[in-house]
Amino acid sequence: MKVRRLGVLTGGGDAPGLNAVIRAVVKSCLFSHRVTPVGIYDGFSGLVEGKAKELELDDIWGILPRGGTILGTTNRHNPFRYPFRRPDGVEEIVDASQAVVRNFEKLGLDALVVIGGDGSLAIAERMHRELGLPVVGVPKTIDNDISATEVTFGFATAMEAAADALDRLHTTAEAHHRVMLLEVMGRDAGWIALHAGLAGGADVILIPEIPFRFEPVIAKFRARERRGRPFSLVVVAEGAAPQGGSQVFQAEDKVTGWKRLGGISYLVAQEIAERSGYEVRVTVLGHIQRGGSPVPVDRILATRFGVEATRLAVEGQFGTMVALQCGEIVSVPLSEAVGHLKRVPVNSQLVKAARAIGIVFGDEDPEMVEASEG
Ligand SMILES: Nc1ncnc2c1ncn2[C@@H]1O[C@H](COP(=O)(O)OP(=O)(O)O)[C@@H](O)[C@H]1O
Ligand SMILES: O=P(O)(O)OC[C@H]1O[C@](O)(COP(=O)(O)O)[C@@H](O)[C@@H]1O
Ligand SMILES: [Mg+2]
Repeated sequence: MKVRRLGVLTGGGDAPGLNAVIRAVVKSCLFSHRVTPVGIYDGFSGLVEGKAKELELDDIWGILPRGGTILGTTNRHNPFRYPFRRPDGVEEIVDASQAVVRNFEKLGLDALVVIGGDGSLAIAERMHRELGLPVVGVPKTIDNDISATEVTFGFATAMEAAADALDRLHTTAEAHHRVMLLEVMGRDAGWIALHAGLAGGADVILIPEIPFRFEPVIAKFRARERRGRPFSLVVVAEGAAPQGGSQVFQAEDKVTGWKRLGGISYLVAQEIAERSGYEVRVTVLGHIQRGGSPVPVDRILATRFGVEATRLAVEGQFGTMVALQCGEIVSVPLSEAVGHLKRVPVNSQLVKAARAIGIVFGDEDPEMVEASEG
């Protein structure tokens, strides 16, 4: 069947580069395939509620450097578990997947490009498998936690924001002889923390993949102080947790059960201050990591993903996702990409390189750390 109308939606948390994908989908539809692109608003909720618009070149002029997404997004709405407000005002969870099928037909869509993270792509995979919808996925997330692709767009921009924050914290930490904590995003993966920590010269990096203890962390501060550096920089991934302890959540959506991580660095700060007497300050970087203009590598990756996803859709290769492997854009089965999260391998070269230059992850022998700075 020839694809004449191609839907595109953005789901999950936004990531810098989403607009670059949308632009690439629209441009390649119009310039290369003579297909009509249709934008679906606010992620899957646009499909459930039928909120959509045909996209033209006028809609996408100038969006390449813009953060956010012109289509809107949500990280709450799963059509298979959809929050529905009854006339009496009570919210309940319903299966709205048949509404998706009806609107798909109503909008005359022949295929759909879903730009999303692990959550949205899992929904897309289910829509393909259970509802038979012709779907192609594009991986997005600042967290870089999607399997089957070496990197996602948005990650480089987030890393740059976090590294810049560390540079700024460095000077004030040094001036005041303080321990500065920077909490970064990433959910259950420590990619942003590890990369930003390396780029920004952190002394300690706490990631979810390596449960930490306070003793080696404080030993690092003391060792630095002895060498005339009475200040230290700590990057804390929002999903990090102490050995035997648990992750910290900021909020839980009562209806959908969705939980938002955040706040672990305040507990870490309190514990460090009490145990060591150091003056500690906390910065939670938050959505600054997700906002703003994508850096050039994210714009390029996003453009390549958009072009390739459109080609796959036009060729009828559904149930697939575009991915970056060895510098090339390839297609992989969606099911392969959504099976498990891509987390930092604890014995990776990157972790070893960090350890080799004295960065502490919190699982070291404190005596070795104390002795390490000479
Ligand atoms: N494994 C999963 N299977 C199905 N739905 C999921 C899964 N994980 C998350 N979701 C749902 O997908 C939506 C978006 O997920 P989220 O993780 O916030 O965004 P992203 O697409 O960026 O990963 C939310 O409605 C969430 O409830
Ligand atoms: O925007 P919210 O709802 O505060 O969500 C915050 C979460 O979204 C992210 O920024 C991005 O995650 P996703 O790419 O999976 O949507 C996480 O790093 C963070 O935990
Ligand atoms: Mg996700």
